[in-house]
Amino acid sequence: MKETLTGAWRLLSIAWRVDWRKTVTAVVLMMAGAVAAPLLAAFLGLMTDAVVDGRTGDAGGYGVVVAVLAVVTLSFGNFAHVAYFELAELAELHFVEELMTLSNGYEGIEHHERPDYADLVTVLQPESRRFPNALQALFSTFGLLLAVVFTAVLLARLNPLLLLLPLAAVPPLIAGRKAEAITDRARTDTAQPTRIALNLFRLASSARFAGELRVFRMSDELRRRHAELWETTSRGLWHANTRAALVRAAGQTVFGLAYMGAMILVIREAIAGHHGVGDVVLVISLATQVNRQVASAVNLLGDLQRMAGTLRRMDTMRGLVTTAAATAPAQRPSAETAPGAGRQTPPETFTRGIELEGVDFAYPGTDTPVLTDVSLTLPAGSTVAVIGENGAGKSTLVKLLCGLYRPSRGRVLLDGTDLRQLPAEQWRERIAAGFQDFVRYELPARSTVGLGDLPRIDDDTSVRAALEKAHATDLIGQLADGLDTQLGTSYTEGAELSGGQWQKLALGRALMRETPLLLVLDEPTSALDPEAEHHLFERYAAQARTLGASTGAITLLVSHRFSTVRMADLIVVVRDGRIVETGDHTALMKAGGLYAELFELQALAYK
Ligand SMILES: Nc1ncnc2c1ncn2[C@@H]1O[C@H](COP(=O)(O)OP(=O)(O)OP(=O)(O)O)[C@@H](O)[C@H]1O
Repeated sequence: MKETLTGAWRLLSIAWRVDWRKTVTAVVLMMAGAVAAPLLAAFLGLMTDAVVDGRTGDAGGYGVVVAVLAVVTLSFGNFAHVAYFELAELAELHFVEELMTLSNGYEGIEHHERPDYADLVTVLQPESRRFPNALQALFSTFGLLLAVVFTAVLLARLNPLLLLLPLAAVPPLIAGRKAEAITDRARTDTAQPTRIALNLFRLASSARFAGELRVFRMSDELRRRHAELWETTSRGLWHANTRAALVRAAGQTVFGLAYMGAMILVIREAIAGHHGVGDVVLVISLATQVNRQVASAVNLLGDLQRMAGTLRRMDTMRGLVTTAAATAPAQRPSAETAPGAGRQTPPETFTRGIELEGVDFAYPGTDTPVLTDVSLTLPAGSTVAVIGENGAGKSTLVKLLCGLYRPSRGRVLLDGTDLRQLPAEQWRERIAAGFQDFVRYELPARSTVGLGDLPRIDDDTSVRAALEKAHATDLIGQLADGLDTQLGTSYTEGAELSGGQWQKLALGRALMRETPLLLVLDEPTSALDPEAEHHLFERYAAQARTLGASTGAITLLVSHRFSTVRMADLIVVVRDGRIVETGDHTALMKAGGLYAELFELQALAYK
């Protein structure tokens, strides 16, 4: 109950913050509408007595009041709905924005690796649509409380024993709370299969994967797995809903018995001449209202409890993100760092470059080391290529350099300063990156590229220059409206691009920043043919050397193509999370190790 009350209070303060005037209007209208109902019963009783006694004038007057109260009962709720509908929309927006902020607000990405975090997002996302129900429940509860007090006073006036009727409303309330707890638990328990089923649905309904699904004839298999998961989820929810319905029915039976008792009591007293016909009408009318009040109290409590659960989950999610932020190695002082060392700013230029000292790394929630004892220097002004087999740890190394994760052990130094001591966002402003799993932003082509440097997002000249560097100027000519072309099939008129075209735009985006200190290109051209990649990188490396000579900027390239890799000043060979060779192409070929072996193999394949 405490959680529901706290949740109701928090919901009220959200509504108040969003728009206090509309909140007050909705509460007042709801309360007026709710109080009108027991008043209507009272005047109905008075009207009946006046009719029985032949007081025509009084009966007419009471009749008018009854009619007005009936209109108030029926219509005030609707006016209140108008007031809280907009409130609910704004509250929902507020909630969804907080969800998005929590997902992206913390500088690391460790929390995204946690299954409990993913489960919370699965449950919270659809729950955000329930704000209108929750606000309606909250405002109706105020009205209901007032109506219950009014009803109780009217009943007590006739016979104090009739007060047992509102009291009998308590068991259905308790049962309703228990029932909601049962279904709430089931929602958490079924979050994982729901999430997996939704992923399968996205897979099966996305144009992007349609071809592969057809070729591998996977549609039936996906459907089967989706159905299996859905069945598991539905079965879990069905069991919970059935149990909840039985618990609710048990509570309502108690009230039903009390209702019957009240009727018998009043009718017997009327027959004995202690009450008039008007009182019988009053009690029948009030008892029906109490019945309705109980039913709606159960529903309202359920809605409020559900919203309280949603707010609790939001707190848990906030806690997970905050804990991740507080306990991430990013925030912990490193053993090698002097205690109390202040945070610093990234260097303007590199003179030494980037050094990794004895770096180990395992992904959050796993014990498997992905990088082990990595010690490496990326000299200022150099072009560095990282090669290695699939899963060797190349992209992980890139993520560590971008500060997306921090080493489990060891240090990453930027011109001698520990990356931990730098505010991550300041370091990221000095990075430009093209990732292997780049995002397909469904925006106008100009913005899709311009995003790489937000202040210049719509600057045609900068966007065209970046595309020129990415060797992608021809692509804009192929789009119906050039840079104005809306991309993505979410839009009716949106253009769908090929994988290579999307990748060219992503590369252009990576090249938007003109003077990054670190440019990371993690297989940014895998969709291009080797020759095109070679020419592109050849041109790019020449520019990078000029930039590197003046600012010490480092270019880091991850590629499986040796024709490109051989151009780098330094080649780093990664195997099973360890650096096994470093040097330039000539030195590594002379050494006759893994690099030379892989180079020969690839050269043979092209002969
Ligand atoms: N988010 C993650 N959570 C847990 N393990 C991960 C995660 N991402 C990668 N790994 C694991 O880390 C190891 C290194 O992955 P990484 O992506 O760095 O390899 P890579 O050398 O870039 O491979 P590729 O050439 O295939 O892109 C792999 O064994 C992979 O399974």
